[in-house]
Amino acid sequence: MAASHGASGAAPPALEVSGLSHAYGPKHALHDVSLRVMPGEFTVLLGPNGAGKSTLFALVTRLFDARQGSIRIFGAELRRHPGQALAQLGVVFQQPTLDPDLSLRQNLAYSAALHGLSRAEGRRRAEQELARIGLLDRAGDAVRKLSGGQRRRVEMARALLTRPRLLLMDEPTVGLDAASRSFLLGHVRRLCREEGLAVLWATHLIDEVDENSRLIVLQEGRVRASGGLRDVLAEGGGGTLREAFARLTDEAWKGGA
Ligand SMILES: Nc1ncnc2c1ncn2[C@@H]1O[C@H](COP(=O)(O)OP(=O)(O)OP(=O)(O)O)[C@@H](O)[C@H]1O
Repeated sequence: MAASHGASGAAPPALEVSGLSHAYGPKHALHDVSLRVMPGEFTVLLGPNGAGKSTLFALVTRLFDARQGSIRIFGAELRRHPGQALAQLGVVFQQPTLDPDLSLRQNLAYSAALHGLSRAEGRRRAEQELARIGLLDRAGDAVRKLSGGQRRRVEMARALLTRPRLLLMDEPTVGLDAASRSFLLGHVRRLCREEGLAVLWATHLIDEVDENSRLIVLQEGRVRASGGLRDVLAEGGGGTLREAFARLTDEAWKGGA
């Protein structure tokens, strides 16, 4: 059996990472990281620059092979069943990857074809996703004519073409204005709530956490706290999230804890 449903028979986590470590030569980027994202959950992976967020994403997308630890996507172990695991995954990378000279429709059609969708199905899904992000009327425009926020929305539409059940978003709001950030966050949270999408949203921005978010605080490649907002506040010694986060990511405080 490729997918494990656990002894209880309950649905498996969308993402389950256990004991994951990774080093770039002598530089340890992740140390024994374990975390879970359940279906329908919006989970914020909160960490400062260099915490290891992009490294974690590179391992989950199999850009790098995980030598220590395991990664399961809806129960499918990534190393043993990569096709089954990755078929459920969508990704929005930190660096923009749309072709600015192609139209929105062409960018999406290209991606749909690469994923083996028929031309008609690719077109149907592209229109559906563009409508959901309010950009169907711009489908024929070259991407270079769009604002940064609109381009991010198109990347998200492209990631959803294959109907993933788990979406990874790596610092998707960097460089966006407040209105664009809020649109993107609202859209993603709605997909979690209404369609059961599981999202792991990497950021260093505390104000992207709301009271319903699940949180994983990563610092220097280690999980410092995880759970609901209350759990993380408690683990961080109380006060505001900003105060708790500052303590959780402060070596001296953690060392004395
Ligand atoms: N190719 C690499 N070679 C050597 N060290 C690397 C490499 N990529 C990342 N690192 C180091 O690994 C650690 C984790 O980096 P990573 O990019 O995963 O963090 P991040 O949380 O995504 O940071 P950022 O928000 O700056 O992208 C950092 O100390 C970084 O300098």
